[in-house]
Amino acid sequence: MAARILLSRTSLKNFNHFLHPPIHDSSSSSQFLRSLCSLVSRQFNSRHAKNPHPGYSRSMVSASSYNLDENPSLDLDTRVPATIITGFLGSGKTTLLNHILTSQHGKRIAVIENEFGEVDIDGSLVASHSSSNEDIVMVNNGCLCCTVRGDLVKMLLQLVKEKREKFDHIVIETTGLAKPSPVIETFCMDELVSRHVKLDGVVTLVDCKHAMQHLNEVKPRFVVNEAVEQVAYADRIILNKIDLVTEAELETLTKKIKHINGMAQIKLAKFGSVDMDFVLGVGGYDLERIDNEVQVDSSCTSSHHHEAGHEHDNHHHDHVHDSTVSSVSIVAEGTLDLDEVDDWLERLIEEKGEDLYRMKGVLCVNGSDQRYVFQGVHSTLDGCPGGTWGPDEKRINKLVFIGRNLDETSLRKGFRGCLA
Ligand SMILES: Nc1nc2c(ncn2[C@@H]2O[C@H](COP(=O)(O)OP(=O)(O)OP(=O)(O)O)[C@@H](O)[C@H]2O)c(=O)[nH]1
Repeated sequence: MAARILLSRTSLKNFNHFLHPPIHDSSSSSQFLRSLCSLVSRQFNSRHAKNPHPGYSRSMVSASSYNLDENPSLDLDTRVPATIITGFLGSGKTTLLNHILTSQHGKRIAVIENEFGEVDIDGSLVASHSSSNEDIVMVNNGCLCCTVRGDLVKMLLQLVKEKREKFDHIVIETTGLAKPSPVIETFCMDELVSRHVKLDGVVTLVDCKHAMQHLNEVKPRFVVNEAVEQVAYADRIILNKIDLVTEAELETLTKKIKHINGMAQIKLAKFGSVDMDFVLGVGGYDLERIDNEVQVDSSCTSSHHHEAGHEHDNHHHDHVHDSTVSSVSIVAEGTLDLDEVDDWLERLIEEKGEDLYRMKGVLCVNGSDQRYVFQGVHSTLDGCPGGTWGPDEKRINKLVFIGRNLDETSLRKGFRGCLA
């Protein structure tokens, strides 16, 4: 098994769009952040703090070993964005990667790949499609899936230290049998990595022909169904190989996917052919963009009337087997009490952090004209004040939880308990 770093060149682009606009402080926002700070596994990232980058608690490799700047610019977010491509064996990950490397998106891409087997098949596929082979660099390293944290941390830091001027974006292709969570957690948990690289999004390829079989596969107790996990963690899902299925099959699969992940945007594709802005620059972990990201599929909404304090259940449970990994969406008008939200999320994370894969929310809280946005992975939570509510805008709270064995009734009850 090998992991490689490839650098492929397209044109140069600056990093202006990675700027973090300053967010105005207010007493209520400070209170919100302080209170959230107190709860989330002590790994909370406050945009109000001096350092705009996540202040996570663990670091696997010391800064000195990579000779990296300990204090990058405090105002500009110059971190390089990273996209994780995941998906089951043969779902089309390398095909998508080739599409990314040969498309005109103006970004220079560094690729970290790993795979099984001695033969470097995927590498040669990527290389043969790359526009500038002379810029491809290979670095042999350990197996990404087995020792993912340590090796990935080393590779990312090495890449940033030695090649930072040569790329604008990192794409990590995981092996089809890998759980994506250790890769994702590397970005959340490692302080040095999170200082230099930011997770942009998780893109999951789904092989429409074979996905149902993999998603429905019953695993022994405590054994993870990788196919389900790969869908659950996605910010973007590409239903690939649509040329091989009927419309009816596609519809059933789409329902199944939405049941697992009601948060991710979905696109249908042949040979991974999607617009580049669907996969690059996703901002899946950017609080500034969560308002747009937390969209609840109206086709799955039981009612479209928004009444004060009444939330809609968007738990997608029709016509699908219970895979134990699912999503629950709550859409409700009403103003929330900050202290209650604080207590609720604290309890939730303490009791259910292991099972909570992803969560995102846009909240209307008392005493503030600003939205409050949060996003989290397991027990890591990140939150800050967002945009201001319009004068005539309905203040609707939107929350999405994706996880294992989610207790929908309890989540809804917990939410209701936060209403002011
Ligand atoms: N018919 C059809 N074939 C596709 C499509 N997308 C990819 N393929 C083919 O499916 C096969 C597997 O694609 P890859 O891109 O290698 O898939 P992968 O996920 O990287 O595979 P592993 O690295 O083995 O996990 C290749 O032969 C592709 O040409 C599609 O949309 N339709």
